[in-house]
Amino acid sequence: MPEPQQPGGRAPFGARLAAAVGRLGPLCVGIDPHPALLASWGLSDDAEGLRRFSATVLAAVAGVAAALKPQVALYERHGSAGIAALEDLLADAREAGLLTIADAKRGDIGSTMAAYAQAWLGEGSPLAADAVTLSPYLGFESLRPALDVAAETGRGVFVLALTSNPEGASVQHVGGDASVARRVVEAATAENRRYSGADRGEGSVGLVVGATVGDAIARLGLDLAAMGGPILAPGLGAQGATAAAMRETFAAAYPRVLATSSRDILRAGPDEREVRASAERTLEGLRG
Ligand SMILES: O=c1ccn([C@@H]2O[C@H](COP(=O)(O)O)[C@@H](O)[C@H]2O)c(=O)[nH]1
Repeated sequence: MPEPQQPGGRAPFGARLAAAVGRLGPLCVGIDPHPALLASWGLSDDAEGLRRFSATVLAAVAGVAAALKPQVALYERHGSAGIAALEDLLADAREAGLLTIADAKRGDIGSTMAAYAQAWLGEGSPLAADAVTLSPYLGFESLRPALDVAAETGRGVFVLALTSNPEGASVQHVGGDASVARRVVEAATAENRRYSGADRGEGSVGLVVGATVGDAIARLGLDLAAMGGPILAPGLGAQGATAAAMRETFAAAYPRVLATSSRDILRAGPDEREVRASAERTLEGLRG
């Protein structure tokens, strides 16, 4: 059955991501223009450096990565010129047919959340990506405006559930059988069930679960395989997770995982062919 089309003529994000992963494999390349990386690429730590860095990564990984994940903070640190560089990257990626996930980790009371939703997911917004990362710290339901705008526009969200940093455990693991992480997973599962495609794992409400979380998924009783949407897994490479360990960590949910790696791939630059080769090696490992 053909997927319903949303405004902008696009199919739902979950279906588009599943198709890209089916075609290319489960790799998302993070674009994190850290000052040290810009310097090692011989680029200036300014908006022009960001533009050249972003354009090189986009050209290098097109046809290898299923998605790109620009880290919004590293564009924001350059003010309005940095945001303009991000807008241009998002437009260029769209043109090149690459899915984008804006790693903005937004979350606020509902009335303010509506503005974030318009900015990152709204039709015609210059900052609209295919999906955005969200923080549920103000309560999962506070994210409702973003969930609704994403459903209306065929875009998606990735909600932080178990983050890759060690400090995350002090909040996310708390609560025993009803841990914070488990509540987030259950809320995302319920949300995906409201829309089509969840039985195939093609829901548009994804979760962020770090590749570094080890046995926490099993220990906290998280049923990620039945979640109905994609799992964005940062932590591969620079934060120590390996592709082999990820298979063990995610077990039955591994087919839902979109692994994301930034510094480990980006440090191969500035040569576009080297960045591409590094992304290809990472993808090969994920395919096993
Ligand atoms: O739990 C999380 C959520 C997001 N991130 C982001 O992913 C990249 C990771 O970069 P690497 O260079 O591959 O370590 C970065 O933008 C983080 O902000 C995360 O690491 N963990």
